[in-house]
Amino acid sequence: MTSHAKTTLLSLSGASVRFEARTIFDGLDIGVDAAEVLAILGPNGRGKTTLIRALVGTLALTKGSRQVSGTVGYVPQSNAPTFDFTVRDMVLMGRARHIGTFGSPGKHDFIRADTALDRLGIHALAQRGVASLSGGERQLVMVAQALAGECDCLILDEPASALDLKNQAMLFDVLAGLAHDDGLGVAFTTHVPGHALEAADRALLLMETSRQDGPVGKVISHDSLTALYGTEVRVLREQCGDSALAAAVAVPARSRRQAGV
Ligand SMILES: Nc1ncnc2c1ncn2[C@@H]1O[C@H](COP(=O)(O)OP(=O)(O)OP(=O)(O)O)[C@@H](O)[C@H]1O
Repeated sequence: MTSHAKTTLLSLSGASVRFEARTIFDGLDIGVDAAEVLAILGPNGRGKTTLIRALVGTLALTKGSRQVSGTVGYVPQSNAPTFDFTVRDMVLMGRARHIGTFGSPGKHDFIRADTALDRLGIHALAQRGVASLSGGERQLVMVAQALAGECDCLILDEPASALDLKNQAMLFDVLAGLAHDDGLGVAFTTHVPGHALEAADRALLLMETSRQDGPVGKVISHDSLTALYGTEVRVLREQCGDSALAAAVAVPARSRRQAGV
């Protein structure tokens, strides 16, 4: 692993977002640091997407401030295509900042787009129209587009929600590599605590009336996940070579009844 100085690339200070009378979060301090992966977890409707949108700047804060240093790539949750571009063109659009408004892509832009397609294992899709892709394929294209943009900080909203197990593992390998090898700051939301255990250094849990933010091994536990989701959650661990694999599962009500927990 290359060592990088600890630098905060993107942060919110004392941040609040309110929709009419409803406060989604209040007084939130959060930072995305270079060379680090941050996982954001919380139940449906808790405010993960709202927080992501506030971080990338597509949603104005009701109170507080946003600090950004460097370029930010964003992979939103919804990726319904508005026009049937080819996959390669879609990924090339990630280069817009480098190409400029009236420019056209050069050799280097095509190389970066192809590298991103390769890195996500979707080169075979390059000439396909995005409208014909499956949900998971489209999700990988949107990540490839963000990678092609060569940002300093990458923010992803549920990037693995449509991916099969192999592609989930591949994606989180790529995200960990971007942070630990290339020095990017990476933050993602997920409903799968295993994704945080697999790829993140730090986790932010959006509890009902508070937040927990800290090293992933400390923050993601039986007690915190059970409190977060309001149901019994078990964390299962297995050694695989030098790595510890971990997954979290909610215990179904019938199993709780049988086990008397
Ligand atoms: N523009 C808006 N106007 C009013 N309410 C909104 C708006 N955007 C989001 N909300 C509300 O804010 C709350 C948080 O929504 P958000 O999408 O951030 O949750 P989430 O944690 O990402 O949920 P999920 O896991 O279901 O995707 C929800 O109750 C949602 O209905």
